[in-house]
Amino acid sequence: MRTSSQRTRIKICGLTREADIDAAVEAGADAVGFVFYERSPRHVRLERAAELARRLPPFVTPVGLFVNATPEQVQAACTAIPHLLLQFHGDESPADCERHGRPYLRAARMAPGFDLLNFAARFATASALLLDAHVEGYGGGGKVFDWSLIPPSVPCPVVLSGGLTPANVTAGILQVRPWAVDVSSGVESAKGIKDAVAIHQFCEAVREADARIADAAGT
Ligand SMILES: O=C(O)c1ccccc1N[C@@H]1O[C@H](COP(=O)(O)O)[C@@H](O)[C@H]1O
Repeated sequence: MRTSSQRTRIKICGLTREADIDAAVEAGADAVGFVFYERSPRHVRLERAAELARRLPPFVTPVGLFVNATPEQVQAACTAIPHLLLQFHGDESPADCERHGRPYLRAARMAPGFDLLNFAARFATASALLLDAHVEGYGGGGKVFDWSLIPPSVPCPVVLSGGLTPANVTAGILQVRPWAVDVSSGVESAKGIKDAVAIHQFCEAVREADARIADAAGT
């Protein structure tokens, strides 16, 4: 999935406040996510997300999370936020994900019996598969799934997600060796309100995992 000298990319999702954007950037996040799913407690209006995205420095990617949104809603977000990376977290088909001509992440809801390799073949145009626990309400449930369900050779980059925290992300990276990790609940003081200390601890824990992988490889 990755080489031992690569670093694990970090996405912090569900941001709604300037202070949380700044904390994520300061801690070294590579991407920040805006939840455009109205039923989520982390939902953010498009105008507000566009305002927050304007705070991002170069090389920190804004990501728009959608759950069964209309093509018009996705298109409006692409127009309002330049370079928006799309994350589809609902029941979208490959055609739904591809029609915007933008790079996209496809969430897979991991549960026993789920055929990830078949899913990866269906979504062969995805930039990465984001592996989340199968929870009611499509995601953001803070639930860890059984990482041993991930087959050894997924044919595209993997973003490990689902219930990650500063306390378990090092173990997750050491076991799964993902391209990136994504966290929401695990760095919150309340839903939609991020905790700057927890964001820093999370990023430190990711760097700790990367250092251990590099040490073990003698790089
Ligand atoms: O954050 C939400 O409310 C949400 C709603 C619907 C779909 C996905 C959602 N969040 C994403 O779920 C994963 C795991 O989150 P957590 O760390 O377990 O809370 C992550 O990609 C969130 O961005």
